[in-house]
Amino acid sequence: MLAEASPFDSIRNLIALMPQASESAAAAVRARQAELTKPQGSLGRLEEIAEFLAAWQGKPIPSLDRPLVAIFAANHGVAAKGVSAYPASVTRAMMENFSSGGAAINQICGAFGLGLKVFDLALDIPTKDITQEPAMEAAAAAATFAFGMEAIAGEVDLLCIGEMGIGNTTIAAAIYHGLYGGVAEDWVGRGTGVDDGALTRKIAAVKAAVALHGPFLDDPLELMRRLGGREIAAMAGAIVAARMQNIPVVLDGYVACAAAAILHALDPRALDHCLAGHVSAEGAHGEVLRRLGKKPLLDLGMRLGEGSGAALAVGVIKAALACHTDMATFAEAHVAGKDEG
Ligand SMILES: O=C(O)c1ccc[n+]([C@@H]2O[C@H](COP(=O)([O-])O)[C@@H](O)[C@H]2O)c1
Ligand SMILES: Cc1cc2nc[nH]c2cc1C
Repeated sequence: MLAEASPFDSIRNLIALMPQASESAAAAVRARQAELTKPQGSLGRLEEIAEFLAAWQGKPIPSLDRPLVAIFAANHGVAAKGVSAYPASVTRAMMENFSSGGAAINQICGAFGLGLKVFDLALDIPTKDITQEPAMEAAAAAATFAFGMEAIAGEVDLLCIGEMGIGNTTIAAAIYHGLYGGVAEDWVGRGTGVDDGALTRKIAAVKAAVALHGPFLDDPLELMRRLGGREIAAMAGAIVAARMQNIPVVLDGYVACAAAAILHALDPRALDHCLAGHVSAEGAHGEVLRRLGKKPLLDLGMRLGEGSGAALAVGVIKAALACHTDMATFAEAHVAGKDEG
């Protein structure tokens, strides 16, 4: 008998088809690094970044002409449980702030020459309260994943994954608790800066959600539709779409990594084209990155979201590429190489 078709089948098929890194492009970068006017290996992680870009763009001289920050915004039924320091209306108001250039992410994009696109995922219709029922129907979760895949159509050569959504650190904590176990307290932090009362409600909400959905959380995509918000599903789609189109990805903080963690649970190789832009000050993010096998580029005590930590890391990534492409070689600069007397 044929197994019943699921709305998630096409996602699973795509993940099975993910392309791998170009070993020849990476080797070309390593060969050039050895010729550049610096002691071998002295640019540390900058050298790794240049190699990473080449490997995942599939070209020996990578480009950073069209880096993009994509912000996916959504509202959450669980916000009505009093788990954030801010009202849910802030999600839409911040979308307007992004559009008029007044948010932190606008300034960081301006400083580093990044494009910015924001996506409103039905803000007027919050997902269902995960402490009571699944956040989304499976078909809606699959459609939102597909929307996230579409979002990066164009000539993008580096994608920063960001989000905005009041209540979504509760969503992310539930996802981590569902994926990684432990106790709710291991994964819950103060998000936008909740007081002790809201922190207690947040822990209770994460416990209740994972207890309610627990029997169904073995499948990461089922977990995504039960616990996740729309921004989580769309970010997961965008990460996969980038992989299919040879676009390296920079992950933002605690919330963006919840989408990444779902993909990683489906297939640990699914994040090989992703860098961690930073480690968020939201306490559990460091442990999440450890589980994802990612070492963050920056640690600046930030816990903003909206793609800000990823966008800042692009400054470092741009510098890494500039060194790789524009430094003189020992021969060009007439500098004696190692052991050349
Ligand atoms: O991603 C992070 O590291 C992060 C840490 C704390 C807060 N946030 C942002 O704050 C919002 C969610 O916080 P909260 O308290 O409403 O759950 C949402 O818009 C996130 O972008 C994001
Ligand atoms: C003002 C504000 C800006 C944000 N940006 C990302 N999350 C946010 C949450 C709040 C509350």
